Amino acid sequence: MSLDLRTMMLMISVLTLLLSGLLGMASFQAGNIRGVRLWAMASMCHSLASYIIFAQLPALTNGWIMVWGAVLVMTGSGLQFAGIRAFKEEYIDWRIPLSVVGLAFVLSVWFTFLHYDAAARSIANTLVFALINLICARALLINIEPPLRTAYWFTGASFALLGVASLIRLATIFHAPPDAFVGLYPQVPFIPIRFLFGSLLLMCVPFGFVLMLNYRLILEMQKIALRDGLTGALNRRSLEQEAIRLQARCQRYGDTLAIMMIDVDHFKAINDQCGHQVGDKVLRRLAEVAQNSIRRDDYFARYGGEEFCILLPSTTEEKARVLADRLRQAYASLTMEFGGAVLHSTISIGVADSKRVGLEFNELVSAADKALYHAKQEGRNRVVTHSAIMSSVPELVMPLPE
Ligand SMILES: Nc1nc2c(ncn2[C@@H]2O[C@H](COP(=O)(O)OP(=O)(O)OP(=O)(O)O)[C@@H](O)[C@H]2O)c(=O)[nH]1
Repeated sequence: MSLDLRTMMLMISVLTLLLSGLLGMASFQAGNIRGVRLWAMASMCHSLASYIIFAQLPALTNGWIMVWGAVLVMTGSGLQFAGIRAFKEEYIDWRIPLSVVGLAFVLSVWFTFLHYDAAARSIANTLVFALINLICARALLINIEPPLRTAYWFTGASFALLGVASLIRLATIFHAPPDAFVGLYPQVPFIPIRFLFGSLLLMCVPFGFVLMLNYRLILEMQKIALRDGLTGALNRRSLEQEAIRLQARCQRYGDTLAIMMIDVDHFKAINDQCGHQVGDKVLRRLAEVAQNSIRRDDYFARYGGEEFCILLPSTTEEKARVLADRLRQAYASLTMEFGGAVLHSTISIGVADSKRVGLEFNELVSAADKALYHAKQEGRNRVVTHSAIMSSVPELVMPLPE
């Protein structure tokens, strides 16, 4: 197999240009996902750099081409770094891309025009390139979002390998004989397979970005399907699915499942007096307080209207009552300000567990709902357990028809 360097350079240039277009178009549909446009610009820079090198390979006589080629490569890699930080919604430290580009420019000008040394220039630029790729790998491989793990690992590993490959190239240039550097370009022997491997790694990075974007979009769609748009809590459908799973788990391990039904007191009055938008904000605040009061393995859902539900695995009614009362107090102590007006609101909570009513989800909801009804009847802003109402109120026995 014969691999021609110029053909490969041209293919890289065309492919990165296509990827730049792909990412650019994807950025219009990316909604609030950040960083995609930066990656599109990065691919554009790498494409231009590859084209410049391709066009100049037969006889590189203009030193400035060398300088701008290096600057474009580093600008592309710097933009990739900024894109990663933006995608992860982290602070973009622009000093890193700017330093990398500045270093490439100064070193290339210095070793090309002021103190000519092709070997030193190649070593310096390769070192900077290795560095920025390793920085990108680090930015991807720390604080990984678990659902995007595979895409992050793929892209991060591509960056890391690109960094290592650059260090290997650096060692090759470093150990090359002095007469290997004639003219503007190092005449170190061209090893096609190594170049092909490096080019593939270079391509893997934008492919990794496309994968990351794809995973994130799927995640957003799942979120829309499974969660309530107003409060971010699980919607009723996903709560019912989780309940089936929990029921099986609790049955297998003989665990107790507790449930809380939460309802905002006099919510209609809030809506009527302050408007529906304020009502929506009140629901969001309640959701925030509830999310912050539960464990990671509890399930918080909007059951409907202004009614919420929390499923608590491995929890008895008594423990759930203590938690519910803490939540009730935390919510009641909130001072909500909307357009200069101060609003205090309260919630009532009904609690039940599977020890008394069984693991069937509908039975649990119905028991907690009965307790919630009693909490409302007793004056609101309180927690009532299902066992308390069963011990104090005799069951209504409807006479069967003759
Ligand atoms: N703003 C807003 N209001 C909602 C939403 N969903 C349901 N509601 C309103 O919630 C109110 C519920 O009122 P009711 O069921 O009478 O209950 P309440 O006024 O809270 O009275 P108690 O529960 O007995 O304390 C209704 O006015 C619904 O229109 C929503 O997503 N946003």
